[in-house]
Amino acid sequence: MSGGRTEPGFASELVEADGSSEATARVVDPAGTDDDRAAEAALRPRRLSEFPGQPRVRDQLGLVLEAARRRGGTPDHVLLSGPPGLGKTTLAMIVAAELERPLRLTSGPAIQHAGDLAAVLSSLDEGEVLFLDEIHRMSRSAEEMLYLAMEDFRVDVIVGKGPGATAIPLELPPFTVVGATTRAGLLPAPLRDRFGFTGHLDYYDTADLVTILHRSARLLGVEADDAGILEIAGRSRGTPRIANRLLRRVRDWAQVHGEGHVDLAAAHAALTLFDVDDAGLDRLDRAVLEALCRRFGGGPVGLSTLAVAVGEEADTVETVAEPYLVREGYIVRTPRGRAAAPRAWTHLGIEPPRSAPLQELLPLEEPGTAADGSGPGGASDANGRFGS
Ligand SMILES: Nc1ncnc2c1ncn2[C@@H]1O[C@H](COP(=O)(O)OP(=O)(O)OP(=O)(O)O)[C@@H](O)[C@H]1O
Repeated sequence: MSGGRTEPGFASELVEADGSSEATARVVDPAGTDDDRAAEAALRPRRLSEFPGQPRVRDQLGLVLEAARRRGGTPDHVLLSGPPGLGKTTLAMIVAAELERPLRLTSGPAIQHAGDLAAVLSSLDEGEVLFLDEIHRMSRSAEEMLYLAMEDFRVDVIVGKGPGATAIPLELPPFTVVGATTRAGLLPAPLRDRFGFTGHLDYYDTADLVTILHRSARLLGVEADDAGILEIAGRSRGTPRIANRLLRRVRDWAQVHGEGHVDLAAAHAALTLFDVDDAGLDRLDRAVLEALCRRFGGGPVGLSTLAVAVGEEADTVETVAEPYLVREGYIVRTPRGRAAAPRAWTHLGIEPPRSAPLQELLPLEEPGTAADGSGPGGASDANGRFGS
């Protein structure tokens, strides 16, 4: 998925789970590319008061930070979970800005040995905010060191090897960890328990995306009207990163073919050019639905058969297209394969066959376990509710 992270302080590349080129090329990929990172830096809200959406997390986090500020101490450690592109990194930066403390950024994949973490921890200054992105991807030995450091502000540095090895305790100044994860379920309970505040980020509604897009257009110096912005918001899959990326493509179109204004016509033309339909589905999403409904009569059909039908790897279909299609109730995963839900037929504008025996099928998994880490509520609408 994403390539190297260009933000200062990232010690290593973040590697996408699927690694497919199709995924990297998608304009609706929720994961960030290098291009996004460069453009996003300028669009990030800097303070909580500028952060639209996620009102619950924003208000709760605001309280935790304000209380710590008044006490003159460090706040509890903060865990932010949720799918990619919803603002976890942005909020981590905001935490440091609100506390007026420096921010240190690193990520789970960069911390493969306890020694890597010890090096980071022992160089922290008092009150510093340590952002650990993809915290679920840290090694077990580093996790264990982190528990102790978060709870007691201490690390045990092991000197020597074998039976003669000794642990020398090293006191650390108080600091705040902000952990981010797309897969909160993968975090071991002892690590999760060390976070005094946990915020789960949900997909944004259209009104919040409209606010975000108006702000981004202003920062990009692009004139944008309400209808154009609304059109982009509606196709952004609830994800600010995708919204900002689509805005940049519409801006490009408007600069080349129009007067430079982001309006309804420009949004429509640009997003058609980039194959994003009015529900935010792209070519791969639609190919999966077409194959499922037209070739396999709505399914159920096995993942690998479906993947062959759309000319993709099974892994790409499963990790790139499926999470959103399941979350939005287009398809259902069942023990016998993938099946089309009523929304798939409606979206394609075709009648489901009367014989589709889908009512008997049970969903394969509980809602919220999709590969994008989408939270509860997504797939549940699709579960078992088939057309009769
Ligand atoms: N609430 C928001 N308001 C305005 N812009 C936002 C908001 N949330 C996210 N963004 C924009 O989306 C981009 C992606 O956000 P961010 O990098 O914080 O997501 P993330 O959840 O950390 O993603 P990942 O899991 O891939 O690291 C940011 O650059 C920012 O411009």
